[in-house]
Amino acid sequence: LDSDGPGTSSGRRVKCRGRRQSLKCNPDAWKKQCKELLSLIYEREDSEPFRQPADLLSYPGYQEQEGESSESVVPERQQDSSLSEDYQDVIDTPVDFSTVKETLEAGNYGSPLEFYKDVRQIFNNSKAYTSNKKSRIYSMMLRLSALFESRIKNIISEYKSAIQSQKRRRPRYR
Ligand SMILES: Cc1ccc(C(=O)N2CCN(C(=O)NCc3cccnc3)CC2)o1
Repeated sequence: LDSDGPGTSSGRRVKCRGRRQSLKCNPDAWKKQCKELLSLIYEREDSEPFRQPADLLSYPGYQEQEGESSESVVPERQQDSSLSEDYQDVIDTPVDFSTVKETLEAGNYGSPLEFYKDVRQIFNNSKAYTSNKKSRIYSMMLRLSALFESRIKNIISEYKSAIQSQKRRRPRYR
């Protein structure tokens, strides 16, 4: 595995005798776990801005101006509502949870590390785009990122120990 995701296995030996179906030994268990994590993310209101690509829609009410302005709020980076020119200038690799969901359901992630990389991109884009660390959408991202990190680290460490035990169990015949 090239990139070392969070929670690298503590090197403890995992007993992988007998059936591979048990969670600890099954190197494919991560797919279901990531689908469950994605459902949890979709349940959170904090994920709403990140469920579809940032486009021309000006997202209502995510911008907290200094004082609550009476007229409709516009993104702090844009005077007009056209977000996407600015957004596409600033963000090289736009990604949102609908893309991640599609990729996962199509079976196009080879490991939870690839899934991790795409989801991290969503959060890093938000960090790169925000010009105000107090903006509502940025604080939504921070909460969502904390939830994601707390759940993904076990998925990745279980995956890594399942892979390790798989390697140990099959001696290579040279
Ligand atoms: C001010 C600021 C700081 C950080 C961000 C940010 O991360 N995004 C820009 C705005 N985003 C979208 O337009 N999402 C699509 C959308 C469209 C209509 C309704 N909901 C969502 C999400 C990504 O925005």
